[in-house]
Amino acid sequence: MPARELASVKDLTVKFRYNIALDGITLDLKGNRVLLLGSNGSGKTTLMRVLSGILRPTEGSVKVLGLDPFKNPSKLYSRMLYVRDVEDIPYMMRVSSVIDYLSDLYGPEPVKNAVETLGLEEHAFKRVGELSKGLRRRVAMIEPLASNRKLILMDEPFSGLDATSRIIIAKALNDLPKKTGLVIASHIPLNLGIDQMVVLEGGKLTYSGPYKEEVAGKYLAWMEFDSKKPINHPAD
Ligand SMILES: Nc1ncnc2c1ncn2[C@@H]1O[C@H](COP(=O)(O)OP(=O)(O)OP(=O)(O)O)[C@@H](O)[C@H]1O
Repeated sequence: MPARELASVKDLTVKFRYNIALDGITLDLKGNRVLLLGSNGSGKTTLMRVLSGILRPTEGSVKVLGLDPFKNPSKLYSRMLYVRDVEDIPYMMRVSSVIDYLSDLYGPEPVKNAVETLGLEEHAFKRVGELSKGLRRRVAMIEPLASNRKLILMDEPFSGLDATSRIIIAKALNDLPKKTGLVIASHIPLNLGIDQMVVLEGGKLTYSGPYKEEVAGKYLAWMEFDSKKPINHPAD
């Protein structure tokens, strides 16, 4: 069976005043799990923002789940969720209120399951602002886990998290039903059964294909840091 298409962009360019964030990218995102890899400033978030219809490209066309995000935003938003790299939940809200609100939207059962998967039961009565960054990120993960959307775009789900929170979130993402398409932008090349790996560097597409250890390895070079060896940048 051919891999299903999650999104496609053609000749996509995004220019800001002083720089080009994406430079003429043509790309199909296919399969159930797509990893978008790249160094700081390579254009990952810009691509996510274009795919989610937040940022209009300077040039080029975009289709997400077969829809133009700038012409059909409401139809797309009922099928797709964009989880940004910062948590949007108001700090004064209690976790229990977030759970109530999401239960109202998606039903109590999937929300309860997500809360359990994320290990949040014991934190329900705390306010979001009292939580550590890792716990806040876990609260932000309730909606993507419970929402049963066709596509989830997730920007840097692991950044700034300790090993426990990373493992809990990686496991939760890994357990999402395969019918939920997942595009993860990350500096960390975690292989969650990745169907397609896309690498951006300097706003250009440098790789698109199956998960490749040798490409991923460049982004893990910091783990082999040796003060006596020269530092290699993944873009080199
Ligand atoms: N609103 C903006 N105004 C001006 N330049 C921007 C804006 N947003 C992004 N850029 C620039 O576009 C380029 C790509 O940024 P982007 O945030 O997409 O990269 P990224 O791969 O997500 O980086 P990081 O991993 O650091 O989050 C960078 O040079 C950045 O400075």
